[in-house]
Formats: sequence, structure tokens, C-alpha cells
Amino acid sequence: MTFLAIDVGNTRLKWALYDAHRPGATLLAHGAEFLDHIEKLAEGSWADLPVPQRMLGCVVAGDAAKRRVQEQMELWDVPPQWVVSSGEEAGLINGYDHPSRLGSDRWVAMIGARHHVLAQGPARPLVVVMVGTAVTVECIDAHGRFMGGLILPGHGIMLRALETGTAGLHVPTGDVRMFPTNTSDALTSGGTYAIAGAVERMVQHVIQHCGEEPACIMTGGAGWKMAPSMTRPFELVDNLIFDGLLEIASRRFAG
Ligand SMILES: Nc1ncnc2c1ncn2[C@@H]1O[C@H](COP(=O)(O)OP(=O)(O)O)[C@@H](O)[C@H]1O
Ligand SMILES: CC(C)(COP(=O)(O)O)[C@@H](O)C(=O)NCCC(=O)O
Ligand SMILES: [K+]
Repeated sequence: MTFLAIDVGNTRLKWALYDAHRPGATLLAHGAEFLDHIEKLAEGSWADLPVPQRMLGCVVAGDAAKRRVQEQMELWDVPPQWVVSSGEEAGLINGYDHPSRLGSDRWVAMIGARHHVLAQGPARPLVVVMVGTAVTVECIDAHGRFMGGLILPGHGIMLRALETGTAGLHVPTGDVRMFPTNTSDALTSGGTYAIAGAVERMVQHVIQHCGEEPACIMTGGAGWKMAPSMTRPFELVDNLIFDGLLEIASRRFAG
């Protein structure tokens, strides 16, 4: 029962085809496209894929992007299904004031992360960092309750905001340095440590509140850029959203 997982973020669409809709399924093919290139999928990387029999996705890039993806999916017979954040799913409880307003990518990634940690040992609190267009920093307690999370600008948005809001900050990307001595390094380091600092703060909140060190997991397209600059050990996981979609699909789709 081939299964297509799709994650439409604000910068790129990521997709993965599996041989089954259950955790641990074998990855048959995967890819990523910038949102401008969605229209090329059906004639491009999707053209020669084994036909997916089920599909589940999450989309935070808006209704127009969702429709454009669904048009490409007309290549097959499979009905598009998109996750909406709810009060409870796949063992995770949603503490958001309005559960359905939580970004579905955040919800799905947390479900993936929770099961990832449970597979490694006893339940413990968890901090999930997703570094994409925006950065999100979530806390889940040992009982699987999402307690709340931070949203901050990603690297690209921080740099663009500084470029458009000032006269003198049009410079190439720099390196992360403890004591930056040029504009490029100052901007790159500032953005990186802003994110690392916010994450450190969340970890401290979790330790204070739960009385226990959390497991720390990081994912997202720009996760590899952040990993070396974190104040604590983070496990970098490629595809938490796909893992979460597999967990949800295995519960939703019978057979
Ligand atoms: N090969 C790449 N293509 C696009 N973005 C990349 C790439 N490698 C790292 N990035 C970074 O990842 C971010 C996008 O990550 P992604 O997880 O695709 O975001 P989103 O889920 O919001 O679409 C970009 O802001 C960019 O800085
Ligand atoms: C926070 C986000 C913009 C992250 O988007 P991304 O960086 O993955 O493209 C997205 O999850 C979103 O639009 N959330 C809705 C608001 C909320 O979660 O509170
Ligand atoms: K994302």
C-alpha cells in the first residue's frame, strides 16, 4: 500500500513516497521543490513514481499553494488529505488555546518527535526545534502534552528584515563567530545565536517546570546550520514531519 507524505512549508514542498503507511516503512523516493516549482511536479519528479495509494500531508503555505499541489496530484487517483491540528492525535495532547490554529507542520513534527523519543526509552519531556522559514521551539511534557512553543524568524527572514530596514547591511552570508569582526559575520552570528538563545531559554523553562532534563530534537531544512551552535546536545533528525505523517496515517487508514 504505497503512501505519499507531503509537507508544504513557506519555502519548499518536501515529499516522500513509502511502501506502506506505517512507522518504519521503506522510503522509495523523495524530493523537495521551492514553492515556485510546484507546477513542475506532475511532469517532473512525480511522473515516473510508483502510484501512491494513500496520501497524507500538512500545509502551512496557504490555500492557493494547497490547491496547486492538489492539481499536480490529479496525475493519480489518490484523494488529497491534509492534517488539521486537533485536541489529541497519535498519543499527543494539544495544549494550544485554540488547537486548530496550531500550525499543522508543528503538530505533525511533534507527533514524530514524541514517538521517536518513546522508541528510544522511557517517556521524558521533549524540546522540538524546527528550523525552516520560521523557527519553532516546542515543549512536550513526559505525559505527551504539548505545553506551548515559541515562533521566531528564520535566518532568511532575519537577514531580509535587517537589509530592508537599514542602509548599510547589504552583505554576503558570513560565518558564525563568537566575536564577529565584520558585517557579514556579525549578521550571520547574530541570527544564529538569537535562535540558539531562544532554544536555551525554552530548555531552561522545561527544566524549571518539569524538574527534568528534556530530550532535544531538531529538524527542518536549516537545522544543519544551527546544530553546531546549540548550547546543548541536539539530535538532528532529517524528517520528523514524515515520521509524524506515518504515525498518523497508520492510525487513520485501515488495511
Ligand atoms: N538546499 C536548500 N534549499 C532551500 N533551503 C535550504 C536549503 N538548505 C538549507 N535551506 C534553508 O532552509 C530553509 C527552508 O527550510 P525548509 O525546511 O524547506 O522550510 P519550510 O518548511 O518553511 O518551507 C531556508 O530558509 C534556507 O535557509
Ligand atoms: C509557524 C509557521 C509559520 C512555521 O512555518 P514554516 O517555517 O514551517 O514554513 C507555521 O507553523 C504557521 O503558520 N503556524 C500557524 C500559527 C501557529 O502555529 O500558532
Ligand atoms: K516546515
